[in-house]
Amino acid sequence: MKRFFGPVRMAEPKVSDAERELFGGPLRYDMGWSQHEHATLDLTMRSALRSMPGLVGATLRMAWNADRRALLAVAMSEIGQGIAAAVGLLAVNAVMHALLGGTGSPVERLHALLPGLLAAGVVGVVNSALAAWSTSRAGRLEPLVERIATTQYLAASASVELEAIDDPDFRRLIDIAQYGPASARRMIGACVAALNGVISLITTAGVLTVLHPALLPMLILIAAPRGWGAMRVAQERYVSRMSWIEHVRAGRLIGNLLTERSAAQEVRIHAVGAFLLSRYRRMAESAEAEQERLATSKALTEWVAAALSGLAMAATYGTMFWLITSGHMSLAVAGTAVIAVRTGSASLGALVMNVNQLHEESLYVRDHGRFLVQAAQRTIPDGGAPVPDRVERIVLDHVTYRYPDRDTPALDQVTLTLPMGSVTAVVGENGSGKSTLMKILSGLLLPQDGTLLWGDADINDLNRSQLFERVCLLTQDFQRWPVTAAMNIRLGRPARSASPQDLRPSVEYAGAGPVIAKLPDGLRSLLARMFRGAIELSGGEWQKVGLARTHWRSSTSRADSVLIVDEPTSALDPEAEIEAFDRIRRLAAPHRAVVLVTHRMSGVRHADRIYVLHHGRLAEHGSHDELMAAGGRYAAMFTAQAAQYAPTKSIPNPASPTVADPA
Ligand SMILES: Nc1ncnc2c1ncn2[C@@H]1O[C@H](COP(=O)(O)OP(=O)(O)OP(=O)(O)O)[C@@H](O)[C@H]1O
Repeated sequence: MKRFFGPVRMAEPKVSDAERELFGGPLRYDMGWSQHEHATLDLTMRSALRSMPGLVGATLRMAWNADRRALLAVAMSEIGQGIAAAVGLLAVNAVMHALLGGTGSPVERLHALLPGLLAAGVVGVVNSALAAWSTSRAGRLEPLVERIATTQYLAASASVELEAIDDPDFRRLIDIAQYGPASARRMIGACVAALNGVISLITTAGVLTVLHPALLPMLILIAAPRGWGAMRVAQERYVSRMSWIEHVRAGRLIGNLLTERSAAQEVRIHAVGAFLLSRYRRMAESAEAEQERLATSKALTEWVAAALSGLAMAATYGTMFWLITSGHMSLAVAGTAVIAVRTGSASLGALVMNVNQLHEESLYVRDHGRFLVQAAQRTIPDGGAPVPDRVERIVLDHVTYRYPDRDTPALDQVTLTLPMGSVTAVVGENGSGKSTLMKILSGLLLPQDGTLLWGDADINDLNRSQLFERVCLLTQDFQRWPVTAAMNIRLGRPARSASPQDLRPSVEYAGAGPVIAKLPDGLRSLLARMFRGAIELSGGEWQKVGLARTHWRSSTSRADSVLIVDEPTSALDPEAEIEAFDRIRRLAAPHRAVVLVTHRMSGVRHADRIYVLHHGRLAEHGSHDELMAAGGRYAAMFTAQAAQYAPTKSIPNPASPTVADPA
């Protein structure tokens, strides 16, 4: 009994060996999430009808704002169909009376039938015309609502703080909320169908009550079990989907790895392809087992619901038989009642299914709404004081930052000053906090402790979008946009229109002239391997395009700004690297501070000031000569790298192989 009537339980997925092997365990939401969801599900089970109007209302409001004429047309045609259904039943009743209760010769009785039949025919035609009108208007509303919900979703995702994107819980919510827009679209269809169901039910119920008051409760008894069954199946499906969402994502991840270009070489040479494919198969098998469990559960639930509904139907016909034999109901009324009960239970069944679909879709729309609320709380704030045009310096004062899921801070009490017109280098071993420092400097992350000052203004008081206007960023993994070469450069400041001629200085500056000259259509060539006729550039060629983009961005701003370059030369050949460092240094202008992060020590020696990070703390700072004289970390790093280029007398042979051959 509990199996059918207890709360919907989170499916305990069987974890495949493949999942353990690849991801170290099952990939699904933690129990904290599932218990919270159980609580909500129990609640919604009891009060599905109570919680739904709010969500249905929100979707309808969206539809109203999108196209109120279409929404009104749908509502009117559905109400019209409901009225037509009632008139149709009354016409049937008239036909029944003429057929079974009438007097006179058969020809006279047939004549008496005609008006009823004619009315039923006209009603049928009107009904189908109204249905067609409703379908066409709903067809306009549905994609509109989906587009609005999708736009809300995308806009919210693109405007949240970087910290939210790094937060695994929020990422999960972004993932779940993606189902919301399609559900909102389906909700419109379900709302229309439910409205139709409600109206035709009210009219049928009215007719039935007129025929005999006992028939109405019987009708409800017939439909109730089906409603319960459909609701339960929907909730099981929802819980299953939520508990398996990360598993599905992991499966998709493996699938993508097998088809992506970036992994293609190792997939083949290391035979990772066959390995991952076998793991994919095993993971898919465990997901299929879940589908099978769901199908079995659905079949059982629907079977129980159908049995209960059948019992109620038998009781109804039994009652009608008793009413006829005891003389409480005429045969003609009984004939109409049979038709009314059948139409009524069919429309009640359909209504229950539609309400249930509304309920199921509303679960996803609710996630979408939950995401929008949380995203709004984490959106980069709009207001703030304008950033002064002239600031002289940017100062980081005892800044600390710890990532949400980390115990130790990535930056710990870091203090540094970037004067306008200077070049500052930041060095340090892997994981020492250099990239985090750049994210703080660019305003992408806010200090959790300490302050970032632009002149005398604290970043927390400044308008962030204005601040972003003042930042030029070139990172090692800068975006390679799948658009034309010209657009790839122009996207450094997309709001500014630019002809190929306008972009030429940036191309020349970055030394990207020969790269562009090689392209079949010059700057108009499409740089995206996945499209026909497009070109793919090498890593170093891309870095030159990236540098041109940075130049375009910095050359289109006159106010004081900061240029942040994080490992900009990793893919460049030695000559290009020397030139690139030289070009970056030349970007330091009276109104621009340049910050350079790199492991190439040769690139930093000419910087005005060098800061050395170690485990998130500032270990030392000074000019190249000062730091070399101090003989600390910087001197050790520099000497170690320089020693690699020093001539060696001989290269020692290894005494024994470093990797043992298998016996
Ligand atoms: N998004 C993130 N979420 C959690 N921890 C992070 C994140 N990004 C970086 N970290 C952690 O913060 C620390 C500093 O990382 P950061 O990327 O700033 O180092 P880095 O000096 O730039 O390293 P590298 O030279 O390897 O690029 C590391 O321990 C890293 O694991």
